[in-house]
Amino acid sequence: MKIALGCDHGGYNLKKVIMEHLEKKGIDYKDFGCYDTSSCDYPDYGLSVAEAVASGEFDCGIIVCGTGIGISIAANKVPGIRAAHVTDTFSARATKQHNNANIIALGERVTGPGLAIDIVDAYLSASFEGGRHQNRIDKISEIEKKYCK
Ligand SMILES: O=C[C@H](O)[C@H](O)[C@H](O)COP(=O)(O)O
Repeated sequence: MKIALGCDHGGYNLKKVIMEHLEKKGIDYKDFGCYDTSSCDYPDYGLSVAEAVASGEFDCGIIVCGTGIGISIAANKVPGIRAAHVTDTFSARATKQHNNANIIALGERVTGPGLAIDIVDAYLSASFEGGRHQNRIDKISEIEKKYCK
């Protein structure tokens, strides 16, 4: 499994915690920045990770900003991306099982490091269930085709 990671300054410290956790678990990742806590713009990093995941080079992405909201909104503008902003383990698991989310977004100013790690583990260990959920994802793709030309 190969994961694309990104953040803005508001998510930099939580991204570091997540990277250390992935390293301990032996999970391969690439960090698309940012690389310190200097003020920067979350759409730049949401875009980099979303493009990396949409290209197929990465299995999924984890993005972090202050709330997790702005960077997920940006990532979701890239066709093929289903970025889920999550703040609890139930949603993290369910968004893989039901939505086949290919990115999760966390907020460093919202979610503490312990819960964030549990969220990452819940997401990474879940599997897409297909079936009725695939029909719904197909409908999301149809919306994308209608508006993303
Ligand atoms: O949704 C946006 C994110 O939470 C940003 O991390 C946040 O807006 C950055 O705010 P500031 O520039 O005040 O640190």
